[in-house]
Amino acid sequence: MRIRELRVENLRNISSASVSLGPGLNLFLGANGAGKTSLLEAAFLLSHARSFRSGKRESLVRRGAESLSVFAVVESGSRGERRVGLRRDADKWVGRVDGRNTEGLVELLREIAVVCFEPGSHGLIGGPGEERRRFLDWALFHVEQEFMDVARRYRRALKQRNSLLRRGVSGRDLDPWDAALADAGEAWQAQRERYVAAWFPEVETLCRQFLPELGACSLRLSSGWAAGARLCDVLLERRERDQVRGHTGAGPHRADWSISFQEAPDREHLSRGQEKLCAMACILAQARLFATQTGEWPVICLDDLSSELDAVHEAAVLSWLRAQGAQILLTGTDAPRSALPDDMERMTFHVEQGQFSALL
Ligand SMILES: Nc1ncnc2c1ncn2[C@@H]1O[C@H](COP(=O)(O)OP(=O)(O)OP(=O)(O)O)[C@@H](O)[C@H]1O
Repeated sequence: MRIRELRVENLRNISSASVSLGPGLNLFLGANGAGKTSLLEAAFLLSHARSFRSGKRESLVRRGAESLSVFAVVESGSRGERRVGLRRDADKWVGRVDGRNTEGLVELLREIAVVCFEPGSHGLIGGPGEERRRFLDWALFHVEQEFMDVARRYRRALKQRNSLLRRGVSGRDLDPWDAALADAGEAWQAQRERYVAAWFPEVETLCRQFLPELGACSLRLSSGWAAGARLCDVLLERRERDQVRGHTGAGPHRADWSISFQEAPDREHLSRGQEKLCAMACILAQARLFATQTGEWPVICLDDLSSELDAVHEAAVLSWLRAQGAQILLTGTDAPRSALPDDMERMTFHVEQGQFSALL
């Protein structure tokens, strides 16, 4: 999959920009604050309906503007050419596919896949569990047909159960919601288990390349409730505790995963740079598995790679990427320190004050 054209209006310091992208490496170079990350944010927004940067969504809209919009022409081997867009007006996101508004954003999000490594990506390893759950679920959304149905059923049952708990309802009145929650919750966990069983071997391969000094790595996926127990039994057993707290304390909304290494058994044993490389391995492994499972590489965004990794690791990442067929959007204040392989098709753009000009 590749983005042929990306148009952005009123996103951060970009008032209006249109960029024709190449199929291989697209290099965006410019000073601090020029608007490089904002362009990656625009691409990511089409695929996730949120930014990878934390903060209020309103801060994405250029100061003084009413709304923002992002539009892309996306080419994919299986679906041909699609014109996709996302617009934020007041409090509402509106998606567009091939010239018409979509009902909700699901239809849009299915059309484009973008993964991103950026300065906050180490949070995938060392940050809160929510980021790690979202990471898995983004992939499930694309590869598991039942994912949306299962997740919707689960969230509806969770909302109902929590509201009953807060109103002091107990006993048999909770039964139907416990049953619905357990049913969807077990299904969700089974999807996550299937996914990590395919994804983790890819992570291992990349960790061997990027972090050989740490030895073998292993993955722990926790479901969000006691290992080996049935979720329905756990919900029943926790009712009183949940009532006191006013919310449900077990289930896939509490799931998490972690990666540990022979030479770094705890997360705290990793340096910040090693955390970043581990996050890079997780993200690139996800991209590669996506390509295997769907037949299309997602677009890969790498923000400020040279400041995130040392020259040796930067070269290792770029050389791995060269061997794949993905479109890459790479930003930096300067060109990568490692010489880019001659056979890597590339385009370079100069970025200044939210304007993008292709360098010939
Ligand atoms: N809502 C907004 N309205 C207008 N300008 C904004 C808004 N939010 C952020 N900016 C500005 O947008 C500019 C672009 O930021 P961006 O993070 O894209 O820069 P960058 O080129 O990636 O820089 P760096 O190399 O420092 O990471 C910054 O100058 C920032 O102050």
